[in-house]
Amino acid sequence: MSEHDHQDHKQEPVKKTGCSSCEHSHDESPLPQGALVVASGVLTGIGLLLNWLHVAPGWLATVAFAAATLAGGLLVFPAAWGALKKFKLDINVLMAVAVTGAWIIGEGAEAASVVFLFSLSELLESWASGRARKAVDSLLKLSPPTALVKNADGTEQEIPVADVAVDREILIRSGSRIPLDGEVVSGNSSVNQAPITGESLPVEKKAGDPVYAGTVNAEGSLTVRVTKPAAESTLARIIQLVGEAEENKPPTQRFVDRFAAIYTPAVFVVAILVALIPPLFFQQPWQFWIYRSLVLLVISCPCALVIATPVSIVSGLTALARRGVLVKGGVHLESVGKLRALAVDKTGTITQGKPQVVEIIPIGELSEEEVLRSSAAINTHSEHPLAFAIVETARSRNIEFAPAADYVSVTGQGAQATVDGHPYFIGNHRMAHEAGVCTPEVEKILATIEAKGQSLAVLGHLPHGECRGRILGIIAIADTLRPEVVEALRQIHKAGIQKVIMLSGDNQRTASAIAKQAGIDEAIGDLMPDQKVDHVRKLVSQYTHVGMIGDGVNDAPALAVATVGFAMGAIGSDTAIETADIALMKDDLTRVAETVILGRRTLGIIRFNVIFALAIKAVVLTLAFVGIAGLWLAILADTGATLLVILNSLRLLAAPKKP
Ligand SMILES: Nc1ncnc2c1ncn2[C@@H]1O[C@H](COP(=O)(O)OP(=O)(O)OP(=O)(O)O)[C@@H](O)[C@H]1O
Ligand SMILES: [Zn+2]
Repeated sequence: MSEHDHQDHKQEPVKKTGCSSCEHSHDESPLPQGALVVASGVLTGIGLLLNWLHVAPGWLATVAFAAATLAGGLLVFPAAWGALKKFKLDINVLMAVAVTGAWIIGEGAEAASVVFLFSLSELLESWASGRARKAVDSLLKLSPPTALVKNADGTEQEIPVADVAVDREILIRSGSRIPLDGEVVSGNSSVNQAPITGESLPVEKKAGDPVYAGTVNAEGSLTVRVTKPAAESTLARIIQLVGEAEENKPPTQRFVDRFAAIYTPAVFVVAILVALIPPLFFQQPWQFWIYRSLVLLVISCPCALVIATPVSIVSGLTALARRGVLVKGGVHLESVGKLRALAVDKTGTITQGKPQVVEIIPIGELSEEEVLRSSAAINTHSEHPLAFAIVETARSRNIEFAPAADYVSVTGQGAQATVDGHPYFIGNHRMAHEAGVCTPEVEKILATIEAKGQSLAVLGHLPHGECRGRILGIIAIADTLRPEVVEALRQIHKAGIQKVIMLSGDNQRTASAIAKQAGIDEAIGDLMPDQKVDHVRKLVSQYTHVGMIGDGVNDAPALAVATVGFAMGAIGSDTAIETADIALMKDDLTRVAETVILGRRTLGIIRFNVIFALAIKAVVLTLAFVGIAGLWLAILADTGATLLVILNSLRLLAAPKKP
């Protein structure tokens, strides 16, 4: 799928085309749908029994069938009328015509059966989608309606969450659910975040840690400062996105919609021709051909086909939401099932993103402390993870430094600034070259650091005036692999991803060394941020379906050009949830493998459902056409197919299987 397509899906407005058939408004009728279906079924049964036993006068059975038709018809006729008023021929119109016709030709038993079985299949469908939706609701509508707010005078007061202002302090008792997103002010406790992240182990919380609405506090009590209004909590965002996800239709659904839009009117035309042509032109009996025409109408209901996709998608989305994987649309679930290549970011995705200084190598007469002092002075201005590591180390060694002047960052390379009146740079190998100060001696040291998979920062004097500039020191910085990476990559490969490619701004040798440790097929280093985007584009043109995993913040553009963008650790970052197609609430790469597997299963189930529904329909239509199948058998086949399709889809609700 090209980038273009991808954007299309995102912006495509929700449209309901053609045979919105089986999804008409069930709630319009005053009686509950279930009761009507049961009544219709029982009455049909009574009628059939009376007919069979011959114990009562024949008209009694007819009354039973009429009552059954009425009960089921309360669900069908109003919906049919609604469609007709909008000049639409949907499945309800189809059924209404068929039932009326069946009565006209004196087939009360079959009219009653048709109504009953049709309303039953609709009931099954709304039950199935309701069930899947309820699973999401119960999962997400977790946060309590009120919060215990601390007043200035030390008293506590229970007020609705919607009325709690940001920055108020709330009290979380042990064993209670956290009502709002916030930051722990005091107290220690462990919190079960499974409702949002899907992680089974509780997470320890102390002062300064974030907590999320809907998660469950365990043994300790916490005082929490509210950081977001109730309507903007992470949970609220998830609920909103899951709601929108269902409207983001996958390609198979659009195929089915298009198909149904042509199919239903076509069936009407054929039915009319079948009823009219033989009697008018070939002196055939009217009753016989009208009956066949009705059979055709009834059995053409594409119920199973129409629900083939939505029930599977909802089930798949729900199963993943339970595991802390937020998929923002059926379209992404289907695409993830097609992924063939995966691009990954290095820092924070493959490594933990907490680099540590492991070695300081002075070049020349400076001491380690002096190298660290100047490096920290420049990097105290920087947000780069490597910069943090350097500043942190200087602090921990009690090295005093003043922030450098004239700081300029150089994208993808490092930074320059003035320390003690001299222009300095700190950055990668390329930066040393651009300053014209690299030496073979330095390169030898750099190569050994890189071979170990460590990142590096070169500190140097920039040439200025008389001074020719030179390298003053090298800092080696290591970031450990995430603990689950090797196993996760094994699973990702096993799930059918042919190639995993790491894209990194770090130098090629370091990137390759890390990729090798992690079990990644290929590493591309020395990339500027916009080159990462180009690379993802290239991969898309090569593999068509390409996923990209990143933190969702620094690599938002690369995530956007991938077929499916995954953001890791989205729980703490609204931007990540926003930019990704799939947000992994927990920082856990194995979730990616699970998502791919579930995407594949969903795709497989949808394909099976669609083909199965079409095949059954074709067989029954043929049988009816040659006169073998009557109304009865046809309707039974349709209900059976619908039921099978639903059950098949609901299998996805079970936890994703390990590869
Ligand atoms: N503030 C800095 N201090 C020291 N070195 C830096 C700094 N900024 C960048 N560098 C150097 O430039 C290289 C590339 O940086 P860049 O930010 O493009 O990639 P990265 O984010 O470190 O890696 P990745 O893309 O794999 O996450 C770093 O590996 C480092 O050697
Ligand atoms: Zn060099």
